[in-house]
Amino acid sequence: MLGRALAVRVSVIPAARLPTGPSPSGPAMAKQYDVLFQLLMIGDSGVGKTCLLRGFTDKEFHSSHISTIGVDFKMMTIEVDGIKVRIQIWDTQYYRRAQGIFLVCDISSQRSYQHIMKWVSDVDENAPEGVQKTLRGNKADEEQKRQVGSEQGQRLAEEYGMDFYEARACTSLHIKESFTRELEGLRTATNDELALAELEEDKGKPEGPENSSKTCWC
Ligand SMILES: Nc1nc2c(ncn2[C@@H]2O[C@H](COP(=O)(O)OP(=O)(O)OP(=O)(O)O)[C@@H](O)[C@H]2O)c(=O)[nH]1
Repeated sequence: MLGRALAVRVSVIPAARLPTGPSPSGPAMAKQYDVLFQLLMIGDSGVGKTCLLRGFTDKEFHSSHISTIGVDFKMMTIEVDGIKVRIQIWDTQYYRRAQGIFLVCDISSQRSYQHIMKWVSDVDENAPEGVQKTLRGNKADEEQKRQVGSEQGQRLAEEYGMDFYEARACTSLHIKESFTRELEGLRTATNDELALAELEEDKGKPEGPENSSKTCWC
């Protein structure tokens, strides 16, 4: 089964302007953002997208499978390189606004690797032209079950103009390093788009999460 896409909106907020309590709702929230990232994490069901995000944000590996199909929105604020980063996970409706896309496969599943090509064509069809893509081979700890060689991943990534990393969601340090590097790359590569996104954010989106009561991270 093909999986879903996690759209990750990352807003970098200066510490001094961060709200101290739970996120306020309403239009005032928009003014607290300096820059805005909208990232998308896509790949087959079960490749570990949720765990990758949680490992990054919670520093904790969740070993139970929690299918997030149907969950509209999740949010977490973390610190990356001294910067407070707000991560909002959206569903596919924000595909077209993505500034960076993580395509995730499971190195113990040849099938999930083959589906990357399908995901790439979805990206080409729906995402903004020239969006930065990264291929991530997850579950790198499952060496004994490996079905996708590192060179294979590298080759595919090169073919589609992507960077390639192997990762394992169960090692939060590794994930944090990897995400930090990628976020930094995206921040540099999309500077102009970030400014644009900030403007868009300022215009306000009534259906956005700041106006939603669903602000849990579960
Ligand atoms: N060994 C190992 N297992 C992992 C890793 N990452 C995730 N898993 C396991 O893989 C299963 C699926 O992980 P999820 O993060 O829920 O996968 P997902 O891609 O978000 O799946 P959907 O919500 O169905 O799209 C869970 O049982 C996780 O514990 C990893 O790096 N190594």
